[in-house]
Amino acid sequence: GWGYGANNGPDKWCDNFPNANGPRQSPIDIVPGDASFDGGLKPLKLKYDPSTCLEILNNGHSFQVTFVDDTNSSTLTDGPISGIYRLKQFHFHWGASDDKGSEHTVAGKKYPAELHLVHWNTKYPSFGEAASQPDGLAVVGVFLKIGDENAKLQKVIDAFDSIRAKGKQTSFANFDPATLLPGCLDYWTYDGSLTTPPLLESVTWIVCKEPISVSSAQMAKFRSLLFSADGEPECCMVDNYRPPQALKGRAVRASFK
Ligand SMILES: NS(=O)(=O)c1cccc(NC(=O)NCCCCO)c1
Ligand SMILES: [Zn+2]
Repeated sequence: GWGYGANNGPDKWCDNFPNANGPRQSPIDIVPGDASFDGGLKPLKLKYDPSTCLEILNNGHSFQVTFVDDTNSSTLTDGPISGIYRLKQFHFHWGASDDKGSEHTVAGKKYPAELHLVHWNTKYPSFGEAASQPDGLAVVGVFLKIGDENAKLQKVIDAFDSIRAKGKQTSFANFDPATLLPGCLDYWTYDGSLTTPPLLESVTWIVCKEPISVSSAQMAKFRSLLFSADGEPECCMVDNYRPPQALKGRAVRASFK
Protein backbone atom coordinates (compact mmCIF):
# COMPACT_ATOMS: atom_id res chain seq x y z
CA GLY A 1 0.00 0.00 0.00
CA TRP A 2 0.89 3.69 -0.22
CA GLY A 3 3.25 5.26 2.27
CA TYR A 4 6.10 7.72 2.51
CA GLY A 5 9.02 5.51 1.46
CA ALA A 6 11.12 5.64 -1.72
CA ASN A 7 9.00 2.96 -3.40
CA ASN A 8 5.50 3.92 -2.23
CA GLY A 9 5.83 7.60 -1.36
CA PRO A 10 4.31 10.86 -2.72
CA ASP A 11 6.14 10.64 -6.08
CA LYS A 12 4.52 7.23 -6.72
CA TRP A 13 0.97 8.00 -5.56
CA CYS A 14 -0.11 9.03 -9.08
CA ASP A 15 0.31 5.40 -10.18
CA ASN A 16 -2.78 4.36 -8.18
CA PHE A 17 -4.46 7.66 -7.36
CA PRO A 18 -5.06 9.79 -10.47
CA ASN A 19 -6.20 12.73 -8.33
CA ALA A 20 -2.50 13.23 -7.56
CA ASN A 21 -2.13 15.44 -10.67
CA GLY A 22 -5.50 17.16 -10.31
CA PRO A 23 -6.24 20.91 -10.38
CA ARG A 24 -6.69 21.43 -6.62
CA GLN A 25 -4.08 19.33 -4.82
CA SER A 26 -2.69 19.94 -1.32
CA PRO A 27 -0.52 20.95 0.39
CA ILE A 28 0.80 24.15 -1.19
CA ASP A 29 3.50 26.71 -0.46
CA ILE A 30 1.69 29.72 0.98
CA VAL A 31 3.32 32.97 -0.15
CA PRO A 32 1.96 35.68 2.16
CA GLY A 33 2.76 38.43 -0.38
CA ASP A 34 0.60 36.67 -3.00
CA ALA A 35 -2.39 36.10 -0.69
CA SER A 36 -5.21 38.60 -1.05
CA PHE A 37 -6.88 40.00 2.06
CA ASP A 38 -10.63 39.29 1.94
CA GLY A 39 -12.62 41.49 4.36
CA GLY A 40 -15.63 39.23 3.77
CA LEU A 41 -13.95 36.31 5.52
CA LYS A 42 -15.42 35.76 8.99
CA PRO A 43 -13.47 34.77 12.11
CA LEU A 44 -13.27 31.03 12.63
CA LYS A 45 -15.87 29.71 15.05
CA LEU A 46 -14.73 26.45 16.69
CA LYS A 47 -16.98 24.88 19.32
CA TYR A 48 -15.49 21.67 20.70
CA ASP A 49 -16.99 19.40 23.38
CA PRO A 50 -14.24 17.32 25.09
CA SER A 51 -16.80 14.62 25.94
CA THR A 52 -16.97 13.74 22.21
CA CYS A 53 -13.34 12.60 22.31
CA LEU A 54 -13.25 8.84 21.76
CA GLU A 55 -9.91 7.19 21.05
CA ILE A 56 -6.37 7.56 19.75
CA LEU A 57 -5.02 5.23 17.07
CA ASN A 58 -1.98 4.51 14.91
CA ASN A 59 -3.27 4.00 11.37
CA GLY A 60 0.14 3.29 9.88
CA HIS A 61 0.41 6.73 8.27
CA SER A 62 0.00 8.99 11.32
CA PHE A 63 -1.76 8.82 14.66
CA GLN A 64 -5.20 10.30 15.00
CA VAL A 65 -7.58 11.25 17.79
CA THR A 66 -11.14 10.46 16.73
CA PHE A 67 -14.38 12.03 17.93
CA VAL A 68 -18.01 10.96 18.17
CA ASP A 69 -19.56 12.82 15.25
CA ASP A 70 -23.26 11.80 15.42
CA THR A 71 -24.33 15.22 16.82
CA ASN A 72 -23.28 18.84 16.40
CA SER A 73 -21.34 18.84 19.71
CA SER A 74 -17.98 19.67 18.13
CA THR A 75 -18.24 21.95 15.12
CA LEU A 76 -16.56 24.48 12.86
CA THR A 77 -18.72 27.30 11.50
CA ASP A 78 -18.13 30.71 9.88
CA GLY A 79 -14.58 31.39 8.63
CA PRO A 80 -14.61 30.83 4.84
CA ILE A 81 -17.30 28.15 5.00
CA SER A 82 -21.07 28.17 5.05
CA GLY A 83 -23.12 25.71 7.09
CA ILE A 84 -22.00 23.46 9.92
CA TYR A 85 -19.00 21.16 9.72
CA ARG A 86 -18.49 18.46 12.37
CA LEU A 87 -15.13 17.49 13.89
CA LYS A 88 -14.19 13.93 12.94
CA GLN A 89 -10.55 13.61 13.96
CA PHE A 90 -7.25 15.36 14.32
CA HIS A 91 -3.80 14.09 13.38
CA PHE A 92 -0.31 15.35 12.62
CA HIS A 93 2.47 15.21 10.02
CA TRP A 94 6.13 15.55 11.03
CA GLY A 95 9.76 15.12 9.97
CA ALA A 96 12.77 12.98 10.88
CA SER A 97 14.43 16.17 12.18
CA ASP A 98 13.27 19.60 13.31
CA ASP A 99 14.07 21.24 9.94
CA LYS A 100 11.15 19.61 8.08
CA GLY A 101 7.80 17.94 8.65
CA SER A 102 4.98 20.34 7.81
CA GLU A 103 2.91 19.83 4.66
CA HIS A 104 2.07 23.45 3.97
CA THR A 105 5.08 25.76 3.84
CA VAL A 106 5.18 29.55 4.24
CA ALA A 107 7.32 31.25 1.58
CA GLY A 108 9.34 28.02 1.50
CA LYS A 109 9.67 27.72 5.29
CA LYS A 110 9.09 24.20 6.59
CA TYR A 111 7.89 23.76 10.18
CA PRO A 112 8.79 20.60 12.19
CA ALA A 113 5.16 19.46 12.27
CA GLU A 114 1.61 20.35 11.27
CA LEU A 115 -1.69 19.60 13.05
CA HIS A 116 -4.82 18.89 10.98
CA LEU A 117 -8.30 19.20 12.54
CA VAL A 118 -10.66 17.43 10.11
CA HIS A 119 -14.32 18.48 9.81
CA TRP A 120 -17.10 17.33 7.44
CA ASN A 121 -20.08 19.25 6.03
CA THR A 122 -23.32 18.20 7.73
CA LYS A 123 -25.26 18.82 4.51
CA TYR A 124 -24.01 15.28 3.71
CA PRO A 125 -24.93 12.19 5.77
CA SER A 126 -21.40 11.14 6.79
CA PHE A 127 -17.67 11.87 6.55
CA GLY A 128 -17.32 9.23 3.82
CA GLU A 129 -20.05 10.84 1.71
CA ALA A 130 -18.73 14.35 2.34
CA ALA A 131 -15.16 13.38 1.42
CA SER A 132 -16.20 12.92 -2.23
CA GLN A 133 -17.86 16.38 -2.51
CA PRO A 134 -16.08 19.60 -3.52
CA ASP A 135 -17.41 21.36 -0.39
CA GLY A 136 -17.40 18.26 1.78
CA LEU A 137 -14.49 18.82 4.17
CA ALA A 138 -12.82 21.68 6.03
CA VAL A 139 -9.41 21.08 7.59
CA VAL A 140 -7.84 23.55 10.01
CA GLY A 141 -4.05 23.38 9.79
CA VAL A 142 -1.82 24.58 12.64
CA PHE A 143 1.98 24.74 12.39
CA LEU A 144 4.18 23.54 15.26
CA LYS A 145 7.43 25.35 15.95
CA ILE A 146 10.24 24.33 18.31
CA GLY A 147 10.04 26.17 21.63
CA ASP A 148 8.68 25.63 25.10
CA GLU A 149 7.15 22.29 25.98
CA ASN A 150 3.46 22.21 25.10
CA ALA A 151 1.68 20.87 28.19
CA LYS A 152 -1.61 20.32 26.34
CA LEU A 153 0.12 18.30 23.62
CA GLN A 154 1.84 16.24 26.31
CA LYS A 155 -1.51 14.63 27.13
CA VAL A 156 -1.58 13.24 23.58
CA ILE A 157 2.10 12.22 23.70
CA ASP A 158 1.52 10.33 26.97
CA ALA A 159 -0.73 7.92 25.02
CA PHE A 160 1.99 7.01 22.49
CA ASP A 161 3.25 3.99 24.43
CA SER A 162 -0.15 2.36 23.86
CA ILE A 163 -0.23 3.00 20.10
CA ARG A 164 3.42 2.56 19.10
CA ALA A 165 2.72 0.15 16.23
CA LYS A 166 0.38 0.31 13.24
CA GLY A 167 -3.14 -0.86 14.10
CA LYS A 168 -2.90 -0.13 17.83
CA GLN A 169 -5.61 1.99 19.43
CA THR A 170 -6.66 2.94 22.91
CA SER A 171 -9.46 4.92 24.55
CA PHE A 172 -8.76 8.63 24.86
CA ALA A 173 -11.38 10.66 26.72
CA ASN A 174 -12.13 14.21 27.62
CA PHE A 175 -9.50 15.90 25.50
CA ASP A 176 -10.29 19.43 24.31
CA PRO A 177 -8.73 20.03 20.90
CA ALA A 178 -9.26 23.78 21.36
CA THR A 179 -6.26 23.63 23.72
CA LEU A 180 -4.09 22.94 20.66
CA LEU A 181 -5.16 26.12 18.83
CA PRO A 182 -2.97 29.25 18.71
CA GLY A 183 -4.14 32.38 20.51
CA CYS A 184 -4.63 34.26 17.24
CA LEU A 185 -6.87 32.55 14.63
CA ASP A 186 -5.81 34.64 11.63
CA TYR A 187 -5.76 32.28 8.64
CA TRP A 188 -5.11 31.69 4.96
CA THR A 189 -7.71 29.73 3.00
CA TYR A 190 -7.80 27.99 -0.39
CA ASP A 191 -9.56 25.12 -2.16
CA GLY A 192 -7.58 21.88 -1.95
CA SER A 193 -7.51 18.18 -1.30
CA LEU A 194 -6.69 15.41 1.13
CA THR A 195 -2.89 15.32 1.42
CA THR A 196 -2.90 11.51 1.50
CA PRO A 197 -4.42 9.00 -0.87
CA PRO A 198 -7.12 8.99 -2.14
CA LEU A 199 -6.19 12.72 -2.51
CA LEU A 200 -9.88 13.65 -2.91
CA GLU A 201 -10.42 17.27 -3.98
CA SER A 202 -12.95 18.04 -1.29
CA VAL A 203 -11.12 20.20 1.26
CA THR A 204 -11.52 23.86 2.12
CA TRP A 205 -8.13 24.46 3.71
CA ILE A 206 -7.90 26.89 6.62
CA VAL A 207 -4.24 27.34 7.65
CA CYS A 208 -3.53 29.37 10.78
CA LYS A 209 -0.81 32.00 10.50
CA GLU A 210 0.32 31.62 14.15
CA PRO A 211 2.11 28.39 15.12
CA ILE A 212 1.86 26.59 18.46
CA SER A 213 4.94 25.45 20.35
CA VAL A 214 6.40 21.98 20.78
CA SER A 215 9.71 21.12 22.44
CA SER A 216 12.43 19.23 20.63
CA ALA A 217 12.07 16.45 23.24
CA GLN A 218 8.35 16.23 22.47
CA MET A 219 9.11 16.00 18.75
CA ALA A 220 11.49 13.12 19.50
CA LYS A 221 8.53 11.27 21.08
CA PHE A 222 6.53 11.67 17.80
CA ARG A 223 9.43 9.97 16.03
CA SER A 224 9.25 6.97 18.39
CA LEU A 225 5.98 5.90 16.78
CA LEU A 226 6.15 3.21 14.07
CA PHE A 227 4.80 2.90 10.52
CA SER A 228 5.15 -0.87 11.03
CA ALA A 229 2.83 -3.29 12.83
CA ASP A 230 3.79 -5.65 15.66
CA GLY A 231 5.90 -8.48 14.29
CA GLU A 232 7.11 -6.49 11.29
CA PRO A 233 10.61 -4.97 11.03
CA GLU A 234 10.44 -1.71 12.97
CA CYS A 235 10.14 1.41 10.78
CA CYS A 236 10.06 4.79 12.56
CA MET A 237 7.07 6.99 11.72
CA VAL A 238 8.85 10.07 10.38
CA ASP A 239 8.62 12.25 7.24
CA ASN A 240 4.92 11.43 6.85
CA TYR A 241 4.32 14.64 4.89
CA ARG A 242 3.47 15.31 1.26
CA PRO A 243 5.52 18.14 -0.28
CA PRO A 244 3.84 21.28 -1.69
CA GLN A 245 1.90 20.83 -4.94
CA ALA A 246 1.35 23.15 -7.93
CA LEU A 247 -1.07 26.04 -7.25
CA LYS A 248 -2.55 25.76 -10.81
CA GLY A 249 -4.04 29.24 -10.73
CA ARG A 250 -5.78 28.99 -7.36
CA ALA A 251 -6.26 32.07 -5.21
CA VAL A 252 -5.09 32.05 -1.60
CA ARG A 253 -7.08 34.45 0.58
CA ALA A 254 -6.04 35.94 3.92
CA SER A 255 -8.42 36.74 6.76
CA PHE A 256 -5.99 39.39 8.01
CA LYS A 257 -4.08 42.40 6.67
N1 LIG B 1 -4.06 15.02 5.77
S1 LIG B 1 -5.54 15.51 5.53
O1 LIG B 1 -5.67 16.07 4.20
O2 LIG B 1 -5.94 16.42 6.61
C1 LIG B 1 -6.66 14.16 5.60
C2 LIG B 1 -7.86 14.32 6.28
C3 LIG B 1 -8.76 13.25 6.33
C4 LIG B 1 -8.47 12.04 5.72
C5 LIG B 1 -7.26 11.90 5.04
N2 LIG B 1 -6.89 10.75 4.40
C6 LIG B 1 -7.53 9.52 4.52
O3 LIG B 1 -8.49 9.34 5.24
N3 LIG B 1 -7.02 8.55 3.75
C7 LIG B 1 -7.61 7.20 3.80
C8 LIG B 1 -6.70 6.23 4.53
C9 LIG B 1 -5.95 6.90 5.68
C10 LIG B 1 -5.43 5.90 6.67
O4 LIG B 1 -6.48 5.29 7.35
C11 LIG B 1 -6.36 12.97 4.99
ZN1 LIG C 1 -3.23 15.62 7.47
